[in-house]
Amino acid sequence: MPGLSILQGKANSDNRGEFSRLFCAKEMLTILGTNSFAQVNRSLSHESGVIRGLHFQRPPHAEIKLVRCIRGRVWDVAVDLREDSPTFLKWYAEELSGHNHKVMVIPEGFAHGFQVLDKESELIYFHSKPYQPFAEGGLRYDDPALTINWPLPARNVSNRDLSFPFISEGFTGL
Ligand SMILES: Cc1cn([C@H]2C[C@H](O)[C@@H](COP(=O)(O)OP(=O)(O)O[C@H]3O[C@@H](C)C(=O)[C@@H](O)[C@H]3O)O2)c(=O)[nH]c1=O
Repeated sequence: MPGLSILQGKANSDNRGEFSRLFCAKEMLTILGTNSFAQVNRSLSHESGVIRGLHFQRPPHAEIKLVRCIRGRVWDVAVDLREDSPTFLKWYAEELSGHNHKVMVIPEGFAHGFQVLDKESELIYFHSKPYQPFAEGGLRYDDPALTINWPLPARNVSNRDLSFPFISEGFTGL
């Protein structure tokens, strides 16, 4: 999908453990054309099957998100909500884990969510814009217009995530 990418991080390991780079301003400028990030957030989920999402911020607060799993495993999903995109309403998923060091780079105009595959999974997100509760929006994880093939039965979806509307006919994206 245009603008969506997976970066392959790497860990230097020896008999003490591992060292890995989470962010490099110079690399980000080359890859994304920006290295300006407003927030770094952490998320911990206790149970496998938990789904969080699908979340986005409306313009002008739309944000780029870099998502990395630092412990456990998640199935990370990005949904293209850019009306003029050839992949409008299509989704892409990738397994991110504390071992594979992959980073999902999600451009503006996408919704994001994930399902936890291993208990006690932890994510780190880099956000290009600050959190703006009034600009938040979401889609249902089980929206029939998206038919996302979540790997596990859904567990412990938040009330907020269950309150998002299903996509209606004439939905024009973000
Ligand atoms: C997203 C966010 C939430 N909060 C607050 C709001 C709320 O009281 C509490 C928990 O937020 P939530 O229930 O929205 O947490 P969660 O459902 O984990 O939300 C996250 O889901 C994934 C899929 C994403 O893509 C993230 O950007 C984020 O939206 O934290 C912040 O203070 N800053 C933030 O950046």
